[in-house]
Amino acid sequence: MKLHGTMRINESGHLTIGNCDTVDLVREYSTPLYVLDEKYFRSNCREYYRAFSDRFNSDVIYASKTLLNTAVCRMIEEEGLCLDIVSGGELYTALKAGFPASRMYFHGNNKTTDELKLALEAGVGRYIVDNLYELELLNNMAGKANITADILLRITPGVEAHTHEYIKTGQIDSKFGLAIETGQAMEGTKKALNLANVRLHGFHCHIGSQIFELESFAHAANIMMSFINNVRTETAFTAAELDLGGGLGIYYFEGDEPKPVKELADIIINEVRKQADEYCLPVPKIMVEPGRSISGPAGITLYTVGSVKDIPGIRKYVAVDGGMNDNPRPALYQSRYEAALANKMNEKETELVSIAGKCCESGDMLIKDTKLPPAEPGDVLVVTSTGAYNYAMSMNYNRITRPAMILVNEGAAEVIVQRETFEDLIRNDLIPKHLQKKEAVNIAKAE
Ligand SMILES: Cc1ncc(COP(=O)(O)O)c(C=O)c1O
Ligand SMILES: N[C@@H](CCCC[NH3+])C(=O)O
Repeated sequence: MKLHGTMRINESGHLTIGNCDTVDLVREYSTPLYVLDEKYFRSNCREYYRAFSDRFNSDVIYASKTLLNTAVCRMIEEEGLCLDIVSGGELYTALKAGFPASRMYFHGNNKTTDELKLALEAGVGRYIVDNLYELELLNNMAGKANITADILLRITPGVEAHTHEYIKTGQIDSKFGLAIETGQAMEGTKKALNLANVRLHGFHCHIGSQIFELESFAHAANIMMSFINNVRTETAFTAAELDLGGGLGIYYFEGDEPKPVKELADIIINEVRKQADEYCLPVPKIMVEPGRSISGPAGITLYTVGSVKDIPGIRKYVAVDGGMNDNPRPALYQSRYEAALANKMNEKETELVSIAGKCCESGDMLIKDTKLPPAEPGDVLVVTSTGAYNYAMSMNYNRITRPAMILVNEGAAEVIVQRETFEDLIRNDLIPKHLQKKEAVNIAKAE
């Protein structure tokens, strides 16, 4: 297992992160437990800031869909990044954390009127308008509120990124955006320029996620600059902003080779400048929307090993007290992860095992094959690179409560998301009058 960020092995042979012994963390906060490495999370933010904002006219916009809670919002704001939000819930979370609405970019392919109302009231900085319906809706709502909404149009550039089918988004047959090839991108642009209550600043595209080939981003930039040129020819409008989305791949497993953020910045800016030169266009302000590459490697999940079942000659299952509830990615995308026994980091990995989750689904296998030292009940299993799209995509299937999240740094640990309780599970349940029991329910008796 690769050690990321501040992860080390201490003299007891335990894994540490943020200078905290993971075995102590488990004793104090129980499992499953999400752990976020503050130093690493912030250094990932800084790497983007240095590669983009320090060098060009650009904004780095953290994609909150990967991992958002109020403490994360505070770190993003302190690091000088903007925020990509895609729902009323993300907007609300960010507002509650005091994140400035003017630095939010509101995405989504079907923003509801309630969500747009909240955003208009809050003064969200940019709306990434996804389709013609939304353009009309936003224009009407902004007009009623006496506001001019600042927008980018989401364009589908037709780039096929090499990644999993479900997480690529730049191709024409996509639920997101207006395609250039179908003429809808130009139609949307002309429409936006004629509406009274929206102000078009430029264009956005996002070609997919977990991408290692930087040429894909250059290709997208190339197509977008050509579109910007065509728009100027047809409408005399010159885009001042170009948002190229997120998507940089991270290390999950052997063979994943993430590219440095600076290389991403260089390839993008070189392409944009080259095209601007060729078309005699001003170089637009560049935005990027990294998510996974900021939060992903900075998170780990700790579990406790329960049953260990050996089917001789076939497979050894090591079951943990979490699974697809806290990390649905292996079940959804066949994603691969690395694991280790955090309390036995110096022991030899002599066994090939499968890590099973505790959900009632045969497909709830966190890792199909991984090498571990002999595992016993009570061992602490760590899975790395779980910072992105884990907590964010967690669920209560089987009425399993969501884990807590702690932030670690320099030997200190703070709870930033409390562990869900059984009471949280029934918080929204209501029993209609005709189903109610006459006598009070005594849980101890019912059990
Ligand atoms: C519009 C948009 N921006 C940014 C992101 C973040 O992507 P990633 O986490 O791959 O950096 C996504 C998710 O894929 C997205 O849909
Ligand atoms: N949820 C996906 C990425 C989705 C990208 C959203 N645009 C993942 O876990 O890899």
